[in-house]
Amino acid sequence: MTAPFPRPGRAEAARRGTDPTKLSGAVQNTEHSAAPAGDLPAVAAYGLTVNRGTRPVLRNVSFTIPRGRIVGLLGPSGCGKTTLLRCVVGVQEPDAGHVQVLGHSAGAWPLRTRVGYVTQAPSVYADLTVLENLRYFAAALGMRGWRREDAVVRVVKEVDLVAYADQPVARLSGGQYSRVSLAVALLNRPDLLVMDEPTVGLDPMVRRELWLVFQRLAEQGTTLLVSSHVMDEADRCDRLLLMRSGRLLASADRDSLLKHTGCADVEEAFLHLVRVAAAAEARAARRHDAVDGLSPHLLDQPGAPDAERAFFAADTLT
Ligand SMILES: Nc1ncnc2c1ncn2[C@@H]1O[C@H](COP(=O)(O)OP(=O)(O)OP(=O)(O)O)[C@@H](O)[C@H]1O
Repeated sequence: MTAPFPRPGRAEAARRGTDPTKLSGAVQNTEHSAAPAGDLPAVAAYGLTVNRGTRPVLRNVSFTIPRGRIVGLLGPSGCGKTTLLRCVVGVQEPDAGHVQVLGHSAGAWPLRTRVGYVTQAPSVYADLTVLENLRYFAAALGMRGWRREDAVVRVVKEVDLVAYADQPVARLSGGQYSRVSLAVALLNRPDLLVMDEPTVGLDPMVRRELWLVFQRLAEQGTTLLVSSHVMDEADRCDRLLLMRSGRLLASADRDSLLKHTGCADVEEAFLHLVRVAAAAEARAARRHDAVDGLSPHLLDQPGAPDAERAFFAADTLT
């Protein structure tokens, strides 16, 4: 489930190297600038657009993530969460827009040791023990000797897997398996940890334990960007990015979101924002006499239960 931060080739690194001319906004690349790194957000995305063939998967997405916070990226399956995370770690080149991570362009060489990425698909070796996996990935990251052993011991403790250190990963539970992935991503003590649905398929008890680990990491200063399609995980985040159909519906802390929408919980707020967005889309579509994939008459009354049900038939939240 985990991949150490990918190493771009030299040409790729040079190509991705920060280019101050790429950004005209307030956040500039610090490789050549005097701005202190601490003043910059952990992540700043501007107008991100990604197309798959002719289909837009991310549509003009912009947001910032402050340092040392837990940020939840929430939205239904297929809305573009993984694509967005891949842009942040620099393995997905956007068709338009730009992502700045810890003062560098996403994927820039200096971020190799500063960003941890826990992918959705498992990528630790099931036939190796926890320690063997960690030693392998630490060596792949260039760690040798006592430095490698120190890092391995530290991360095993950080994810509470000391009792299972010599167990083959295949014999671990789902939650323990996820922790091995997380441990790999922590080997470099990343400043930014990007996790793609790390709690998917886990029971509530195990999810709770994992979130305690995330909170501990945030308290130590790590910025966490965590995707989920489980809305109740929003309560554990400092800040939320709500997505639907490749668009960012909101970027706010939970309390502001609830206050702004007048809703009692994040799921309700999400549905409210979708209705508002749908109504705006329908109005725009009526103006252009064409609606992309929606029936405008259903959206005349955005609050009406039938219209809502019809709108959510395509991708509902779990
Ligand atoms: N390699 C690809 N080729 C074509 N389409 C793709 C590819 N990868 C993703 N997509 C499409 O892009 C859209 C967004 O996918 P993405 O994986 O980013 O969504 P997601 O919100 O992470 O979904 P999930 O929660 O199910 O993982 C989906 O409609 C998906 O089918």
